[in-house]
Amino acid sequence: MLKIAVIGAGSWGTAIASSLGKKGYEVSLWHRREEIINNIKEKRENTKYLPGITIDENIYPTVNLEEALIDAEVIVLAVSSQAVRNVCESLEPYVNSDQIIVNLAKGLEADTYLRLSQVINEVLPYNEVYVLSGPSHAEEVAKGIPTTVVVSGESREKSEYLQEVFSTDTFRVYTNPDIVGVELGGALKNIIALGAGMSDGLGYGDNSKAALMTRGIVEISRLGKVLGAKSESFAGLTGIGDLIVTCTSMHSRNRRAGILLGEGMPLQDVLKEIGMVVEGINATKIAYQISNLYHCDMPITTAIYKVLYENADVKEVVRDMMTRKKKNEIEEINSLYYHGWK
Ligand SMILES: NC(=O)C1=CN([C@@H]2O[C@H](COP(=O)(O)OP(=O)(O)OC[C@H]3O[C@@H](n4cnc5c(N)ncnc54)[C@H](O)[C@@H]3O)[C@@H](O)[C@H]2O)C=CC1
Ligand SMILES: O=C(CO)COP(=O)(O)O
Repeated sequence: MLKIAVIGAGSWGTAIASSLGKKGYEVSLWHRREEIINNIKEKRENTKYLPGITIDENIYPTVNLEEALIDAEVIVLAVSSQAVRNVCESLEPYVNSDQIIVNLAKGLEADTYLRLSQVINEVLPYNEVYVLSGPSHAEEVAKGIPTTVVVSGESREKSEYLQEVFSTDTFRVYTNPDIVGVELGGALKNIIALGAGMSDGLGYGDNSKAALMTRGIVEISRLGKVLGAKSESFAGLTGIGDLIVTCTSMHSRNRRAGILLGEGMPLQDVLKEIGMVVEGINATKIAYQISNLYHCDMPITTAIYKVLYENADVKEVVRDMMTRKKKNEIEEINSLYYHGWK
């Protein structure tokens, strides 16, 4: 039986381990904290990160990395984005080059601006690295609610192998060769979800949220084009698909954080209240810095950056966005699909 190691027993790691466990695979589930592992062992439930979901007996919780990784064909990384480098460094002594790494985290690395697959490649250069991303809240996947995602990486054959490995009758996996677009879609939608939450927290309406989502995907695609993504990916599951779910779902930590911020709660209190990773906070700063570096216009990201990092008043940044230089929508969208000389 195929063995899979899931590294990180937060909500997403636990949900994906549960989905893989239900297929009958032998799954090891690693977490750095003993109390979480002991809790899972005793209760067969991850009460902190994914309450209410039974963890099957073929899922083996452990704090021992070596034990988790031994004989695993696939290593699933399910930690927060800024921990990916550190965690890969901890894996390095125990990993062999035949093991395929699949990253689930959505983000970009601060300071280096690398995509997470690039970070993993730097630390574990002999392993093939793939990404699984898309509109997939852990709480729903764990309950078997129909969900669609994308796997992406260099080889078509391995992508199709992973498609088989992760697919279930409620978890449909597509492939997409554009890893740049897949990773950027997942990382950047969290910024817009924070904005959608702020909009809700301020009491704005559905018009505002539709505007944020539609104009959000345009600026995500604009940065994506600059960074070498295929524009078409942003029309797919890891682009507009993930943007829709994150901007509208009450499962989204980014949206919930945005709501609290929009209601006036200070950022530190918001993070404490959510108690899980809110990737959009770092992503906003990183995307803002990259957009400045490449002179890429990202008005929503810039507005959210000002609110989060410069204490700007949300209503004022919204007014500034609404009164910017007037534009032609179709010219802008066409420019995203024009692949001329670089
Ligand atoms: N929760 C969800 O529905 C989904 C989450 N994701 C992405 O998956 C990633 C993880 O998210 P969640 O599991 O929801 O977050 P979480 O907050 O529930 O769990 C994060 C996990 O990362 C671990 N971690 C953080 N720093 C670490 C370090 N230095 N060393 C070792 N472990 C460390 C934590 O202990 C925890 O197990 C994020 O990038 C998120 O955007 C992607 C799709 C769905
Ligand atoms: O990426 C996700 C769903 O696809 C999870 O979003 P949040 O991190 O906002 O909960």
